[in-house]
Amino acid sequence: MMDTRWIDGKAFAARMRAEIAAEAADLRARHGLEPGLAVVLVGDDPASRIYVRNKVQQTTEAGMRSLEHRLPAETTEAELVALVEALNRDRAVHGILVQLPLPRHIDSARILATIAPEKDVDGFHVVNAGRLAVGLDGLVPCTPLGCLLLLKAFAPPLAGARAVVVGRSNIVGKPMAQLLLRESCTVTIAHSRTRDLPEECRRADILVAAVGQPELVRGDWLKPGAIVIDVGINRVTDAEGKARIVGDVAFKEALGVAGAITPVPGGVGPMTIACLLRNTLTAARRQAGIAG
Ligand SMILES: NC(=O)C1=CN([C@@H]2O[C@H](COP(=O)(O)OP(=O)(O)OC[C@H]3O[C@@H](n4cnc5c(N)ncnc54)[C@H](OP(=O)(O)O)[C@@H]3O)[C@@H](O)[C@H]2O)C=CC1
Ligand SMILES: Nc1nc(=O)c2c([nH]1)NC[C@@H]1CN(c3ccc(C(=O)N[C@@H](CCC(=O)O)C(=O)O)cc3)C=[N+]21
Repeated sequence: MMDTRWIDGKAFAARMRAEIAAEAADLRARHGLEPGLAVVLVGDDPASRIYVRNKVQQTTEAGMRSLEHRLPAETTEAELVALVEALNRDRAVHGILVQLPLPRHIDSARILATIAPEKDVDGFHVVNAGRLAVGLDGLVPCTPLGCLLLLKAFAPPLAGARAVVVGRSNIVGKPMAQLLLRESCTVTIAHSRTRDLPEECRRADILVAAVGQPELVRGDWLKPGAIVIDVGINRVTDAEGKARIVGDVAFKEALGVAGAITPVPGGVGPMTIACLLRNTLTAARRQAGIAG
């Protein structure tokens, strides 16, 4: 039986935030620059509210300015475009995050296209996606970046490893595959039309699950010793009727098979916010023309 390591994303993210706070303090002392992150929340989804609360608190703790815009669910697309354009012009705002999903009457592609690419700390703008694809410096999506940092710390060397990414969304799966390719992994992207998903997964030295299906990936889908990154955040109700969060991987089954695995919660989630702060600092430096 393999002794499976837990990849403690919560502790790793806390260390990252401490480094970011020190860099932010230095920027302020030497250049009088305070990075500003604007978060836009449309409507009143309770899960989104929790993320926004965490982001606001951790942004402030890192010594950056947090600006919140909470808009009613009835907000029109034109009003949201106007707000994003005002944030694009605001020199105190270095990063803009519009929480997804947006209400159905708003075209999220249009909103993402409105965000100035240099302020797009989510890395969702087509320009940033394109920059990642062709190997230019841009802003990289926070969740895949967080996964990559964990892999670099817990699974070196990445070059030559077989990586399987389950999920092909623009915000997680596709940019994750791009980052792994950049590290010279041999990358497979699986999705809902993949013919034999368990068999594809069994080939993976590195498995990233970003599906949104509670515990879809079973213990016997894993290659012994594989490094497993579980991106899924799924709310489920257990036998006693209590709500809890589980990932896309059956965690208990993976113990004893995987070489290392991220828990949910306490794995990828905290890394997403730490990378958002990192991207905000990077964006502020670039906008101010300060090398970092
Ligand atoms: N920890 C964090 O910081 C974050 C966590 N998340 C979580 O990660 C998960 C994925 O998010 P996101 O990428 O936005 O989700 P999407 O719903 O946008 O994409 C899900 C992907 O999984 C694929 N898929 C769905 N069902 C299956 C299946 N049965 N077998 C194989 N593939 C399947 C879909 O395939 P197809 O394209 O064919 O439909 C799609 O490509 C969610 O649980 C989300 O909550 C998301 C962002 C941040
Ligand atoms: N524009 C945009 N950018 C996003 O990055 C974005 C988004 N919209 N919409 C929603 C998803 C989801 N997401 C999470 C971020 C942090 C945790 C997180 O911190 N999770 C912790 C705490 C979980 C808990 O509080 O129980 C954990 O997993 O340990 C989770 C999920 C970002 N997303």
